[in-house]
Amino acid sequence: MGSEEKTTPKMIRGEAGYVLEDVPHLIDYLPDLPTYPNPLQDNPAYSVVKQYFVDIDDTVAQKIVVHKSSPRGMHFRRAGPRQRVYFESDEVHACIVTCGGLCPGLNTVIREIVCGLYDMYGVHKVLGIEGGYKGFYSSNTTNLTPKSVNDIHKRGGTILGTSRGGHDTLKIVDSIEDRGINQVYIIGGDGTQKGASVIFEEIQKRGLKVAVAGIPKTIDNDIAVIDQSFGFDTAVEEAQRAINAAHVEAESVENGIGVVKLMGRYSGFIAMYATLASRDVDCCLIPELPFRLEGKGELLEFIEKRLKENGHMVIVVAEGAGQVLTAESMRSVDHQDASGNKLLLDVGLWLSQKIKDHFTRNKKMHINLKYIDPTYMIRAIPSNASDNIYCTLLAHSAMHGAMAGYTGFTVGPVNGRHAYIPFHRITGVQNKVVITDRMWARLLSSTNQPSFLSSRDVEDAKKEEEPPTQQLLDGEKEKQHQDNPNKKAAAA
Ligand SMILES: Nc1ncnc2c1ncn2[C@@H]1O[C@H](COP(=O)(O)OP(=O)(O)OP(=O)(O)O)[C@@H](O)[C@H]1O
Ligand SMILES: O=P(O)(O)OC[C@H]1O[C@](O)(CO)[C@@H](O)[C@@H]1O
Ligand SMILES: [Mg+2]
Repeated sequence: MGSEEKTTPKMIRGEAGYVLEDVPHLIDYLPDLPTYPNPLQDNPAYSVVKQYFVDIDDTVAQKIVVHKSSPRGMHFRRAGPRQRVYFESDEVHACIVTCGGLCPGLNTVIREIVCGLYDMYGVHKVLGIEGGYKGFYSSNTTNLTPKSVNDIHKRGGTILGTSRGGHDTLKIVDSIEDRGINQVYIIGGDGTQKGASVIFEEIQKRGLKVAVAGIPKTIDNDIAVIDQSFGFDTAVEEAQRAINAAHVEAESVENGIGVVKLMGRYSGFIAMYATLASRDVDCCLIPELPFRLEGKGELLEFIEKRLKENGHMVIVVAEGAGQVLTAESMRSVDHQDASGNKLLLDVGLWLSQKIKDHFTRNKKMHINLKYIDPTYMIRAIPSNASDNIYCTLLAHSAMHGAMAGYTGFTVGPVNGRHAYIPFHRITGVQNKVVITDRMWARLLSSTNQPSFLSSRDVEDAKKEEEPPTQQLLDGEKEKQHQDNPNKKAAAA
């Protein structure tokens, strides 16, 4: 691994409690770099746009629900094209890499970086690194041109390939240096962004004029600070097909139960949104929700009750739900993948078996259970229309930031406005569904399932929450925010 040194956060304070958490810039360690006029000013498509360039002082507020007396709070630098850039077009040698699991929209982001660099900035050298991080030092590379990427947004997956594990910082930065790469676009989840952060630290340590831009990706929608991750909308939409199938199967037979397992290793956003969108779901189980099988008011009793009332039911379960229960009954060993992520036990199969055992044992009613596991089908598809547009904006924001000399940043919408966010803000915490929040309450009222929470569970969950309207001011309090981030579901 590379340098352990961490760049100190760039905090800029203003009036009335205004704080800007800025991202690094190449001139922080290469102060004499020359600048050039942005070639976009001569681009026929953009030159007519009034105020196309972002004002140097534009920032985006992290919190937009405020009180009269609230301090202005934390802000991020607004993404977008700047009047002056730090690279000449023919000087740029960019590369793109995709890491971690698949997600709808990966190819769109690749396409839009390539086409954007070509069309807007006149950059003609863009290299695709194949097979994730380890591709920097052990795989082939491919030259990317607008022609070679023209149709790729219509395909699922990533044309570059991806992988878990294999992040060797020194070898990666050696490869960047040897190839003369000076803009690195890294698309991936929390693990990938941690990797991007150490690559940036090493590049800075070596004093290289190389901009590192992260584009956050995760199907689970568990990346902090940003409004939503790309591909999530597509995944929720695709999940409807599985839920519909489960519903049709369940309502066509006597005491039919449809169980659908959806992705969500540590957070249940896909399951929660797919459930809310469908309205056919009777029960949604997510990693954040402690539930038990046996006992008064617990899951098996609820299933029995719902079957008696309706004659059928649909259960959506996120893959990370009930892992404690599953591990107990399967006496599991703790396995990890190449990136160090916990490998989960199949909660869908386990739950289906437990339900069948319960009804066989009790001989109260004969049930008909169908288990549907569309896990990979919801992420191995092309992105839908709204994700395609979103991916375009992410790619453009990353490209404008790198051209403007910003580095060590990731991009994403914060309250609807795209911003440059320091890596540590999204790698330090993972977003989770807050089960004492209004969004989960909406789900409970839609499914009419029990909360499965004891008063102790409610107290514990509330303790983890930040007071809803409190605006945090100084560094200490901001740290507290990172430990207890205000969850995105609450925003609605
Ligand atoms: N702490 C870390 N430091 C450096 N590299 C890391 C770190 N964590 C993960 N990586 C690297 O990032 C890459 C992707 O990580 P991982 O497999 O965890 O997926 P991810 O980016 O979190 O995406 P997702 O979990 O959404 O599929 C891997 O190559 C892994 O080696
Ligand atoms: O089988 P793979 O490729 O490791 O990916 C599975 C994991 O990737 C994710 O989609 C994202 O982290 C998880 O929800 C899921 O557990
Ligand atoms: Mg991850």
